[in-house]
Amino acid sequence: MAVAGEFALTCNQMVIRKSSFVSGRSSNLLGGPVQSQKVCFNAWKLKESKAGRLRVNAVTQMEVGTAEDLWSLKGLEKESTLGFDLVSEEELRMKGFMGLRKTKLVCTIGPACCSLEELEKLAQGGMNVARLNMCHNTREWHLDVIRKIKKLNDKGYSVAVMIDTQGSQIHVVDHGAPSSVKAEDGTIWHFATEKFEGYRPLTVKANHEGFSEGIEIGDEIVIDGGMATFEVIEKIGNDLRCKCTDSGLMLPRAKLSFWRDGKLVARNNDLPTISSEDWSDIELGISEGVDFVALSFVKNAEAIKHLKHYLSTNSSKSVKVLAKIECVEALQKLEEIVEASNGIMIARGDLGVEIPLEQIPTVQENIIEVCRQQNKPVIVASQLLESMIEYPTPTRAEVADISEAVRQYADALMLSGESAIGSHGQKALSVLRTTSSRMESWSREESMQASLNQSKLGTSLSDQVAEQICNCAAEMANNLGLDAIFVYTRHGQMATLLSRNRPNPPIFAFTSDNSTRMALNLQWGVTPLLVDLTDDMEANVEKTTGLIKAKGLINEGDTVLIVSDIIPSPASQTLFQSIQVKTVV
Ligand SMILES: Nc1ncnc2c1ncn2[C@@H]1O[C@H](COP(=O)(O)OP(=O)(O)OP(=O)(O)O)[C@@H](O)[C@H]1O
Ligand SMILES: CC(=O)C(=O)O
Ligand SMILES: [K+]
Ligand SMILES: [Mg+2]
Repeated sequence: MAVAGEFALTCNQMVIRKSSFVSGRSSNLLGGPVQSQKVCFNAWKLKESKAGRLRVNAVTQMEVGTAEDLWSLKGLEKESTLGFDLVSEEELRMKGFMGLRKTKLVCTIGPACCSLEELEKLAQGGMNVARLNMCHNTREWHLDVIRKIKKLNDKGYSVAVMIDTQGSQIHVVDHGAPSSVKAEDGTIWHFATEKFEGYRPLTVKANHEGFSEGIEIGDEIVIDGGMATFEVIEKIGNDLRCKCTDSGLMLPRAKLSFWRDGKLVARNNDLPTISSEDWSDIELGISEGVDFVALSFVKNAEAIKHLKHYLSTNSSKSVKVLAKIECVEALQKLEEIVEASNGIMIARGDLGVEIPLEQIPTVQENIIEVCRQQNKPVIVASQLLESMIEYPTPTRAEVADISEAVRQYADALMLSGESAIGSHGQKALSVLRTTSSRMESWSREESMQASLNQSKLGTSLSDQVAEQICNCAAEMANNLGLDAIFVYTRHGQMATLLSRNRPNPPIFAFTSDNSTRMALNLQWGVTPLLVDLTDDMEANVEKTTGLIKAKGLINEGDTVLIVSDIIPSPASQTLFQSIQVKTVV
């Protein structure tokens, strides 16, 4: 059964010229049954030139009741605003749909970029997430930075805030100098935990009482994964006397790892994944409304589950928990950690201390693949542009490393020291931007996403339907050369399922939940937009499209694919879990 009708109703800037529908029997995937007594409108005319092969049966219609219902949409639109962040809006205006960058950017905030002006420059440069490493600086300093970022967001930016916990590593707390000290070959150093007063050359204080437990004479202490190396020559109680065997710099919070016969000494040092200091930092994060907590040195899923539970009962807003993969134990339990967390950071800095460096590239590729299969965002972190801490241009190898992470379809790239303490933070951010944009367009040209295998995720029928809809929608959008994908989502699930397919057009995720909007800041290819949504999908589409069109960001003839996971109230007649293709008229 197919019924068609002609209508011309003005809805703000949109003209509904034509309506027609086919029975929902044609495809259960694309929508539920259509009730015969109701008039169903297809609010947009399909553009024949661009989507020539498209027939109305590729489109799910929405029931909107009577013509009067359509008129009422006009009233709705008048009072709405669209939370488009300044940077995406500008990028879209300048470069068009395909010019929107897909790979998200995380910047570590430190003394080099903590003023409001510097933070704003990073936001303008495309920073999607600001990372605060709680290992460094004071709580007051972090608080001040978080508040500055909120201030920028009030101005129209959309920068999510991540706190990164100190975790349970053993590191230097005092080496007797305000900044770095040089360890010379053959010099003797004293590693202790006792507090000492004043400056005593060749003494180092570590943070953990039992740091030397299980360590034997002849073992090696490696500083920051190879900055300097010492050999243990004597044990005095818990203290270690060591000889420098490989000279180098020791930074203020240099990390210690212990090696025997060329292998990392596996140590059960009983340090909790979340220390009491970390809990205080997490409290600060909750009270300041941060968006992400990244847990350092995660060893299994337990700490992740515990923190998620804690946050869900103690935080009024949704805070996402990211697991940092930076030790051997995490690699051994990768699947369960990825499953338990809301996202992953491949913390290559510490990981490179624990596993041979030559294993990092394959481990990275594997972690990214597991994350995509489990539909969790993944950040590639550390040393992406290390040379730019000092120099204004990157090495060729660094550009190749970034390109490889983008080719592997990581969700996000991260700057560490480059932005925190470097002299060229904004330039480094611009290298991330241009390098990722270039690789993204190459991947599109080569249809690289065609080789992605997607595992089945959902167990319930409705989850499986959502997943299949997103897989089909992404394929349709690519095959039809559509301009954009619109997704209407409360918790972001549909947006992430679309993103997982790494489609060519950008994904505009409309949500009325600000936590969802901020969480989607880490998701590949998704531009989150804050807007009031109702259960009436047709009204949502009309309103949001009208608002974007009013800004001049979408034009007549542009084709968009629309999917939704807004579950309407039982009384509502709208269909959900649908795919529509529309042409802006
Ligand atoms: N808030 C800060 N204040 C001062 N210095 C910082 C701050 N954040 C980072 N830095 C500096 O930037 C460098 C790189 O930052 P990053 O966060 O990668 O450090 P890291 O200690 O190696 O990371 P992690 O401890 O998470 O493995 C740090 O070694 C530190 O010197
Ligand atoms: C980011 C981080 O913690 C690391 O690379 O070790
Ligand atoms: K940290
Ligand atoms: Mg680390």
